Amino acid sequence: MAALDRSLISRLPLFQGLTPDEQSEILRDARSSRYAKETAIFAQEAEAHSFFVLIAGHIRVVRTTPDGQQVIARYISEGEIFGVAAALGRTTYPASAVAAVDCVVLAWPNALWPDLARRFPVFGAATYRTVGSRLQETQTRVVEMSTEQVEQRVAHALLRLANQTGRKTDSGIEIDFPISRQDIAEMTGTTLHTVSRLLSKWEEKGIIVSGRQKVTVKDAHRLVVLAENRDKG
Ligand SMILES: Nc1ncnc2c1ncn2[C@@H]1O[C@@H]2COP(=O)(O)O[C@H]2[C@H]1O
Repeated sequence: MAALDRSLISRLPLFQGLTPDEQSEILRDARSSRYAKETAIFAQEAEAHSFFVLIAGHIRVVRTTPDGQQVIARYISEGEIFGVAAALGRTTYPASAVAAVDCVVLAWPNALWPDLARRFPVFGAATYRTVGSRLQETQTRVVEMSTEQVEQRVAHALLRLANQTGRKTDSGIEIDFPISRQDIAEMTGTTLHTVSRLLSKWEEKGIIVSGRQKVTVKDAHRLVVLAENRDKG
């Protein structure tokens, strides 16, 4: 692995509970790469050769439907392992991973996964925990998509992003990477027009502040009320 900040890597949740020597052994087989904003780390349907950990930046996981529509499956934050479903048995990537900002990524060949998980059970268990919590999040979103009105879905998406990547500022919780209204529409199965209408309405009510590719949640409590459809005004 190229010279990356080792102290930063050793603090990642994925490496907790491993000795410095064990961490070094796992990292020995990793390749570190930089990806400029909007470049792909892997492409949907490409042969799955590696699994990855995001060291710096944010990544969008995007699936393109046969008729060309794009859906944002989720965002990946610093420290997360990804592309791992492929290591666990798939032969192609189910979606594309695209750098939402400039990123630094570690990659391991998939062929090493069974051996790494066997030799370092703590690392294996941390990976399975991540996959498990993603499965839970996916199921939550399936229920949201099939039962909630669009206003609730957009409110839930903003709360999830604020929770996952939020940065506290004087004006509220700022989603810590560039996110457009189109991105929010692709996450919630609606149109740019509807997202723009909702964000403008919430901005007028003082619930959020939105700028170009930026959203800050000013009043998380009221957004929760909207997400749970308890708003009476
Ligand atoms: N059918 C699918 N449609 C959209 N995204 C998917 C699908 N299956 C898996 N993914 C996502 O694609 C991601 C690829 O990296 P991961 O394996 O970490 O996690 C995977 C899921 O988040």
